[in-house]
Parts: sequence; structure tokens; C-alpha cells
Amino acid sequence: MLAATLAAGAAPVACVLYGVLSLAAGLLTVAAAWLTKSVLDNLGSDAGMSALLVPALGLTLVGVVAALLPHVCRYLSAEVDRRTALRADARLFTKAAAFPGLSRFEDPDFLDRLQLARQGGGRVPAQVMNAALGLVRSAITITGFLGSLLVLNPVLTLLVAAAGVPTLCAEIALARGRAGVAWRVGATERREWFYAGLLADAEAAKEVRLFAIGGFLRDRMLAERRTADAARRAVDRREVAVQSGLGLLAALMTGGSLLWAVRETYRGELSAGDVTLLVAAIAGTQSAFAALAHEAARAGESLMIFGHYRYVIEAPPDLVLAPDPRPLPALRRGIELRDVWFRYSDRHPWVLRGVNLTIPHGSSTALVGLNGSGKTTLVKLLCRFYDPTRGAILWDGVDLREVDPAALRDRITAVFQDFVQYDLTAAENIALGDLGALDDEEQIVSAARRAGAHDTLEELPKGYRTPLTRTFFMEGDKDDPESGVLLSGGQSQRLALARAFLRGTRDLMILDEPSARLDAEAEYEIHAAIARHRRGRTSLLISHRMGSLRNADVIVVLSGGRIVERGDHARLLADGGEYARLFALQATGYLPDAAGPSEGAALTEMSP
Ligand SMILES: Nc1ncnc2c1ncn2[C@@H]1O[C@H](COP(=O)(O)OP(=O)(O)OP(=O)(O)O)[C@@H](O)[C@H]1O
Repeated sequence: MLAATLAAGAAPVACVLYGVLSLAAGLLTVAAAWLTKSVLDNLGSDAGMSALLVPALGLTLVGVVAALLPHVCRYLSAEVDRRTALRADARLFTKAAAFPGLSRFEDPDFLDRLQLARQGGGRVPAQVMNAALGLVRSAITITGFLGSLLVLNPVLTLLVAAAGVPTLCAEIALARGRAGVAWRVGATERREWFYAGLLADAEAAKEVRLFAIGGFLRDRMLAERRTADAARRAVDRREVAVQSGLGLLAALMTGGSLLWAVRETYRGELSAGDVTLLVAAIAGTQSAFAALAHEAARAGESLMIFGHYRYVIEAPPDLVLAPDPRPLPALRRGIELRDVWFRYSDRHPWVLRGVNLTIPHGSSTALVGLNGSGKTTLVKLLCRFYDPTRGAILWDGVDLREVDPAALRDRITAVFQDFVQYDLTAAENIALGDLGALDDEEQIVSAARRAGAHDTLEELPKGYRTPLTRTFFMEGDKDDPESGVLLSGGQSQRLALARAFLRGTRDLMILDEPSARLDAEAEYEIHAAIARHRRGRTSLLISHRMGSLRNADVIVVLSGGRIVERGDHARLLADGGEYARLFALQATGYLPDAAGPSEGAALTEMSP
């Protein structure tokens, strides 16, 4: 139903025209058979020229229509397909972008279905419609021919109809096998694409070469392909056997009927026209049965893929959204995490264990802790990519569960640890922080200046309009695909920072490792810029570079999902706890006569 609605909504006129014409095509072969019989019967009779001319003209007309119809139908079908695919893809990608949280994108079953929906979803509504029309068309042809046969010989009609049943059943069983194999090899194929993708990926190219894993990845790719091929081969063999059997049956059927017809003609019971009609009816019915089965199978296969499309389109939001969300005014007092517990699912361990933390309005809070202690997870909860498993996060006393996630995010700016650099121009990379500034060069340049990226960007071949990619080029650069550049890790990080600065007046600024890839000088400059930017603003800074945190109003130490210390730099140093230990450890590395870290110390750094 959804498929039909999509197709009819996307291309109503083309759909109706295509429907009418392709059903008419079902009658053409029957009409041609009858007209041929009529011409032949009148050839030897003395009914006069007009009795011969009318069916002959009819036959010519049918021939003309039959010659044109496939081309018109093909165009209409392609048009329905294009328009429906556009609408279906628009719905699919609108839906994919509209999931408020992240958990759908971490659910393998959902990702599998999304992948299938992406591959075939857009084309599927038109395929379902095509298959349905094909079914009706074949049914019309079968009815027409069986009706014609009935006039000649009821027993033969029964025989032909009965002979169609095994064809139908066998073809449906074969199609089921094909659809089953398509589903079974789906995961195998995706693994094959994954390995193939790695072998052709610019980012992976360095490691693939250095670690010499090209052969290893290729072998895995080919092994997946062989598995899929073996499954398909088995189905193909079964098809050859069954189809050959069906072909034999059809040939025997046609031969037997022909012998009967010859005998009847000899006895004067049938005319030459009757024999032509009989042969056409038998052949037509058999091929219409095969087409019917094929279309039924195609419809089944398309519907199966459409099932995944539908699953994605109809999937409920991955967060429980308030039916009547509360407005979220500008932050005035602060954000409070009240006894927040969180784990990624029931099967995962607790990441946050009863965190109580207030981020006061207008102050800077720093979060420090070993790898895996839960810092980024806490940031994700603040952006409401997930809801706390227990406890609550309050924005000026309002539970984040009661507000619209989009309204919340509109009040936040962030540089994520795993920020993205887009295959777009430098200016667009910055403007994505606030699409309203897409054409506002002044704002873009100002954000870049604050992030210390301006000089680099200005010197690029096309300045801010330079594509930041070597694998993809923009419409405007298609004649000069060499103009793209790749930025260094640190330069990309400055760009991400510029993007965050562009949304600068937001209520909360989150900086998760904003200087991890910067050199010492850049780090110093950037932290000075961040400090200027954060002054008087509410911010949360995460960094493993302890020196960059010391000016924060409050420093919070997270360990094993719990807050174990909090205070300003001086107080935490004086306390001599975890913060003081980490600070001293890092400071030692900068002393002129310090020994390098022991292996044990390096390992401590990696585990919570
Ligand atoms: N999407 C996820 N699904 C399941 N577990 C996750 C997910 N993301 C993070 N984790 C787990 O949660 C724990 C905390 O991860 P998190 O990224 O919050 O740590 P972190 O303190 O930011 O670490 P780092 O300093 O390395 O960035 C880790 O054990 C990690 O394996």
C-alpha cells in the first residue's frame, strides 16, 4: 500500500498512463491471435473482400500498437521509477537524519536494514508497481487465451490450464529460493564491500601499504565473494534443472496439441485459422503463466526489500520524545547532572555511576580522567544523543527529557573528539556550524581567524573556496580536479574549532580534546583563543593536556564513571589526589633532566 501511495503520489499521470497501457498490452497478443485466425478463415471463403480487409487492418493496427507500446511503456516505467525513487529516497534520508539519538546507528540489525533500504528502497516502490501490473497483464493474457481455447475445445483448455499450474508453482518456488539467497548472502556481500572499500579507500591507503595488509584484505574479500557465489550457484543449478523440466513439459504439450489439431483439421473439424489460434493460445498461455510466476516472484522479492525500507521509515524515534515539549529559554543558572547513571545497553557495563555535577552559567568547567573514564559519554548525554539510564540532567531545572532535542542542540556548540572534516570547500566546512552564515564571508573569516586557521586557508590555491579533498571534486571544479587539497591533522582541528566558533553565541560550549592534534605553539595560541572565547560563557572542556585546564573555574576528575575530585587547579594540587598525580606525571616530562616514562607508566595511561 505504501509502495502504491508513493508511486501514485510521485507521478500520478505517468502511473495511470503506464497502468492503462501496460494492461492493454496484455490483450494485444490475444487480439492478434484472433485477428490472424479471422484472416486465415476468410482467405479461403467467399465472404468478400471487406471480410478479409477488416481483420487485416485490425491486425495491422495491433502490429503498430504492439511495436510502439513497449517503448512508450518503457519510458513511462522509467519516469515512474525516477520520480518514485526520488520521493522514496527523500523520505528515507529525511527519516535517517531525523532520529534524535545515536543508538539506531549503533544497532547492527537496524544498520543492515538501512543499508538494504538505501540500496534498493528508492527503486522498490516502482518495482512493486511494475510487478503488480505485470501480474495483472499476464492474468489478462491467460484469461483471453483460455477463453479462446474454450471456444475450440474445452478439454484442451483444461489441459493447458493444468499444465500452467506446475509452471506457476515451480517458478514461485524458484523465486523464493532466489529471494532467500539474496537475504542470506546480504551480510556476506556487505563484508565483501567493506574489504573492497578498504582497498580503495584513501584514508586506509597508508596503513594498507605500510602494514602490507593489501593481500590479506583482498583474500578476505574474495573469500566472501566465493561464499556468496557458491550460494548463488546452487540456486542457479536448481533453476536450470527445473526450467529444463518445464521447457520439456511445454514442448510436449505444444507437440501433442498440434498432433491433435492436425488430426481434427484432417477430419474437417478445425479450420486453418483454428489451428493458428490453438498454437498461439498454447504458446501464449504457457509464456503468460511463466511471466505470471516471474512477476509474482519479483513482487515478492521487491516487497521483501521494501519491508526493510518500511521498517526504517516507520521506526519510532530512538529517544522518548515529550509529546508537548517545554520551551528551552537561554541558560540563566546552570546545568545540573543529578545522580546520572548510564550504560549503552542492558548488555553493556555501566559507564557513568551516579554522577552529580553542576556546570554553572557563565563559568568554565574542565573534565579530566583516564581513557575510558566516561568523559565523552557525559558530553553525549549533555547533547541528548542518549538519555540517562537513571537520574536526570536539568537545564535551569528543566529535565532534558522534556525538551525538544533540536531546541537543546540549537543552544550548544561543540568540537567533538572525533570531529568530521567534510569533502567540501574550506568555507563550507566552517559554515556548516551555522548554515545561516553560508554566504557570509565576513563571519566565516572571523571564525577562522579566532581558530588560527585564517592564514592557512587564505594561502590555499583557491583560498576559502578550495575543496578540502583529493578524492572528490565539486561541480565548479570538475575541469580542474587537481585543485583540492588535504589539510594536516592540526589544520583540520582548527577548522573544526572555527566551525564551533561560528555558532559562538550559543549557551554552552563543549570542547572535547580540541587541541589533541596541535603543535605546542598552536596549542598555546588556541587555548588562549578558547579562553578569550569562553570568558563569561558556560563551557565544558575536556583535555588530556593538563596545562590547558588549569585556568578553568572548576576542574572535575572522573574515574571509572564517578566524580572523584573537584575544585580549582590550586586546590586540587594541594589535595594531592588523582589530579595532582596526573599533573605531576605530565609536568615531569617537560623537566630538562626528567627520565622518560617507564613502560608501566605508559600502560597506566591507557587503562581506566
Ligand atoms: N557507543 C558505545 N557503545 C558501547 N560502549 C561505548 C560506546 N561509546 C563508548 N563506550 C564505552 O564507554 C566507556 C567510556 O567511553 P568514553 O568515550 O566516554 O571515554 P572517555 O573518557 O571519553 O575516553 P577517552 O579519554 O579515551 O576519550 C568506554 O569503556 C567505551 O568502550
